[in-house]
Amino acid sequence: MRVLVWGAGAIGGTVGAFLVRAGHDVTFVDCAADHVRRIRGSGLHVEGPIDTFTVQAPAFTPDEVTGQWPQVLLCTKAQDTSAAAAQLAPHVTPDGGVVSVQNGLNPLVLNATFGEDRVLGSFVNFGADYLRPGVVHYAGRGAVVIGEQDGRLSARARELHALLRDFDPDAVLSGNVFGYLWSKLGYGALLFATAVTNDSIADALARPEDRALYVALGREVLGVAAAHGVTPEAFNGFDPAAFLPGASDDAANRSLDDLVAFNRRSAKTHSGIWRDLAVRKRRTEVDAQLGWVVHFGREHGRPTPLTARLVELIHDLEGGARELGRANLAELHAAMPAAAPTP
Ligand SMILES: NC(=O)C1=CN([C@@H]2O[C@H](COP(=O)(O)OP(=O)(O)OC[C@H]3O[C@@H](n4cnc5c(N)ncnc54)[C@H](OP(=O)(O)O)[C@@H]3O)[C@@H](O)[C@H]2O)C=CC1
Ligand SMILES: CC(C)(CO)C(=O)C(=O)O
Repeated sequence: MRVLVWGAGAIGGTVGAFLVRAGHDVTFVDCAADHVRRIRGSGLHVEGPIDTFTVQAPAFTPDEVTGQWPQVLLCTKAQDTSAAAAQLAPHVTPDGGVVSVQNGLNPLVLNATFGEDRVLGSFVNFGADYLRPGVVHYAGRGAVVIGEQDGRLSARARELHALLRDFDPDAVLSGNVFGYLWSKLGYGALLFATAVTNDSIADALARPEDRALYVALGREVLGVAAAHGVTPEAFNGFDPAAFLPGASDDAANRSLDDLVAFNRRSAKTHSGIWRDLAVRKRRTEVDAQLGWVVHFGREHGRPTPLTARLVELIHDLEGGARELGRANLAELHAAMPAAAPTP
């Protein structure tokens, strides 16, 4: 298949390299000029516990690329979605499809440029990192899902599902891709909370003294999802039913234990959020992920005090007004609603 991968970092670089190796005609676009130069020169190298290989493929910066593609995988960070959509629009054939391979509800953003019929959603939970120009780290397998926004199992969705199976043979074609994306917002809220400290994801989620906080946060997000009429989907240890209204603390703790086990199996110890704050020293996706939760919470009359406080803490960390550490979690504890469960 002829595919344009827009955003060739951790996710786009990893998926795209597997697709090249499987024989697909892949072109990469990325705004990091040094990365593009390296891919064009010595190739794109994937390393890590799952596979190590290098592929050769055309690569361009957004201002260099010419031509049109029938299928695009959009793999930028969520906050770059609108800008990328504007740059990308001339390079999609008039009936071409754009797949958001991102965290957050980005299909809703892409619809403004391409229209709902041409935008598909993909949910990924595998772990990867951009290491340096030309090199990505594929650290751990995780869920890979694709689907049309309206749930139709269209011919195009089936073709793209077949494509993604050349990356991960267990990729799923779903009639409920928003159910996965909302569940990832729930798990994502937990990841943002782990990222205010320097603990690994697994160590942070395992701490008994913080369990009530994670449960309250998960419940806040899944409560909004339910009010929004979404049926959230389970993946890789995240059991959304365990965070829905009426679920027991035991069920939520079991899901957290499963998430700890899932993350201990991955060579990606820390989230992309932590990496943005601690290593890459740049803005995170907090507004483009948790911003949706606060927005829809407001729309449905469901308060989201913990999520809103977490957004503030992440903004402080981004701006240098506070440093990573467990003291930040104490502030989140202080924002817990009185009725939240106790550890
Ligand atoms: N990494 C992971 O393990 C996981 C990530 N995700 C999600 O996948 C998405 C992609 O994340 P990830 O791959 O980690 O991010 P990366 O930062 O590694 O890769 C994104 C790449 O896109 C580039 N870029 C930014 N803006 C544009 C643009 N307008 N046009 C072209 N390229 C652009 C970035 O360049 P620059 O850095 O210079 O801005 C970067 O090279 C996110 O939504 C993330 O939450 C989901 C599951 C796991
Ligand atoms: C940690 C991970 C890979 C989910 O397992 C993730 O989604 C992220 O880094 O943002």
